[in-house]
Amino acid sequence: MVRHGESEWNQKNLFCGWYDAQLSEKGVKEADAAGVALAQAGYKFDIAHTSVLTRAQNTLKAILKGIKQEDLPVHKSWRLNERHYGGLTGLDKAATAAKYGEDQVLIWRRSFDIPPPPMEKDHAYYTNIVDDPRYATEPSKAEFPMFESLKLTIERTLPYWNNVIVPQLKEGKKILVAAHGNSLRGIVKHLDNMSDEAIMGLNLPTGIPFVYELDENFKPVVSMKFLGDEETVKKAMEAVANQGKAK
Ligand SMILES: O=C(O)[C@H](O)COP(=O)(O)O
Repeated sequence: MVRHGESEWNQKNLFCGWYDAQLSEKGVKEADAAGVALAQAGYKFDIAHTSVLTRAQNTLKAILKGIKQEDLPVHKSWRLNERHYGGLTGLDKAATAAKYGEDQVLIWRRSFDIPPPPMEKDHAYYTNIVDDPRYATEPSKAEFPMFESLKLTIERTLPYWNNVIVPQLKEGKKILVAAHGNSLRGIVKHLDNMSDEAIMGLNLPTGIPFVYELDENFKPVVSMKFLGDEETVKKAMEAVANQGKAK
């Protein structure tokens, strides 16, 4: 699995969610480096999965180029999208912490089931997201989120894991998933059976692949093994956590 490389909105420290931000220059380099890391470690895959957002798809493309598997079948689903950041979409994370307090921003970013405020119809990015043709067929109007907690994100991501990815794993396929900080936190919570409290402390870095090896019951025998040196990974995780601090 891999979280997309840094996006232009990560770089500007804006809540992004379902806004279709592009990879930043640094993000493109991170995606290329992820491909190199996977190639050097000798990984080959049978099927890849990604979201319908460009930053994850372009990260995947760079990786497939790096591992010389550009023809790999790729499945794209909104179910792997970033969590929908509701009314926070487009706001500066540090400015939001200065306005509402770092504790409140931590609750919005990392609590398990307290969602951000909803995206109202007059929100600057409402039309941009709701009327985006990529959502013409799904999700349905009833399913279309206006905000998501991690719990709600898991409720739409896990059916994809269970109904699409697990059957492929059962056939012995090797799977690559290029997605987002919070859709991947949902999958990790499920695989590692992490408590609602424990998952609050997990901040996934951009563009550093991590490996799971699962037994026949889909329980991890190898868990979240990052293809990067420990210190770099730790620093990258801290940097993500610190995005919610007031400057
Ligand atoms: O959607 C976003 O803003 C980020 O990609 C993930 O944000 P978070 O680390 O603040 O949850």
